Amino acid sequence: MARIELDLAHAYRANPTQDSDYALLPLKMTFNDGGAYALLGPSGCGKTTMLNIMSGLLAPSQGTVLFDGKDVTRASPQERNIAQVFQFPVIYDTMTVAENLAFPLRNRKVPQAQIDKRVGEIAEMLEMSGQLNQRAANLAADAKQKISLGRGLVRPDVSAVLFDEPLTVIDPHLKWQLRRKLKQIHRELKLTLIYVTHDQVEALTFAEQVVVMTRGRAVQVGSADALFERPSHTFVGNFIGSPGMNFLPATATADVLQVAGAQWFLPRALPEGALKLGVRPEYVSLAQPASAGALRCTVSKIQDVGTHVMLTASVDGQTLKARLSPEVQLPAEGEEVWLQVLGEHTCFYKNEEIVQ
Ligand SMILES: Nc1ncnc2c1ncn2[C@@H]1O[C@H](COP(=O)(O)OP(=O)(O)OP(=O)(O)O)[C@@H](O)[C@H]1O
Repeated sequence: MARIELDLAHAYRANPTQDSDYALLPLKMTFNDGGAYALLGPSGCGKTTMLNIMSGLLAPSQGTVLFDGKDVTRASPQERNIAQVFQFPVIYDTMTVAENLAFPLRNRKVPQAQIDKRVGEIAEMLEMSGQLNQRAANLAADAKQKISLGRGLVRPDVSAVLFDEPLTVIDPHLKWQLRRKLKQIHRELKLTLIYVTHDQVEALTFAEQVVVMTRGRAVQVGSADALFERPSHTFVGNFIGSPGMNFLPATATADVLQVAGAQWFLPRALPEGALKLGVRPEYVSLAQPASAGALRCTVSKIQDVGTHVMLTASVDGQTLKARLSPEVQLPAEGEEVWLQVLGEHTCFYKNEEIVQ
């Protein structure tokens, strides 16, 4: 396994001059040995480009890739000793499940007894022990993809295992199981795993550290908790969560904070000028009229979502969402309510970046 350090940028076109010419803007990033990482972001943000640069399928147009301090920028995937799992199954239909799982080990001339042991362990982790002697050709698409996952995980000596949206072909209910399984496998095998996805649930369940990307930029690297509690960029606040964070325009002076027409004493040290107040719907609550840090809003929608109620309100032309317990006395649509937006979980942003 290896510690992977990136200090690079990548443009597919020659002579890039502006930010939009880059698939990856200049970045520095370290993936620690044995960690479970996800690269998360919308389509086109540069996830696959970053993964391919790590695997050696693509050389960055500038900068370096280090594995355990050694420069591997121009080394092939084989030389880097990387295992990869792609969106669609890559297996041999004519072989049995066991032969498919054994293939990467056999290729490296691992002794038969060790192959049998490791294949047995991996099959058990993936709950495929009963299918080891079946021909892969006869299996359903998700079983085939499980074999691909197994082949990616079977070699204990790889620098890292890279997954590119590996659960795309998997049924939703099995997807949920496999996500958990991968997390458990990571704990047991202690391999460095890097997982590309545009699905936040997938990233947040699987990874210890999630790299959130947008437009060729890694905007935050953090745990699920950090991304939820303190998004360092408004993009992360928006992208993580369902629905994402509420943002309201705010202005700070030396001692007053103005938010959506209301004025309060400055709650903490903030830079003067235009800001955005960010608060997650989970931390917006019903408040007493005219409470400090609360806004008078008009309820536009109440949705019962089973475990909670999602209240949508408008204030000063802005939309605000609050996730409320169904136990509270709910207002009706069209009614005026006071919603608390200021509290210990409220964040402030200047030029889209969090204010410390
Ligand atoms: N071979 C290529 N040649 C030119 N441009 C490319 C190439 N591959 C990707 N791009 C561009 O680079 C940017 C990043 O693409 P990339 O595939 O890395 O994003 P992604 O986040 O993995 O998206 P997706 O989830 O859709 O695969 C996009 O603007 C894309 O159009």
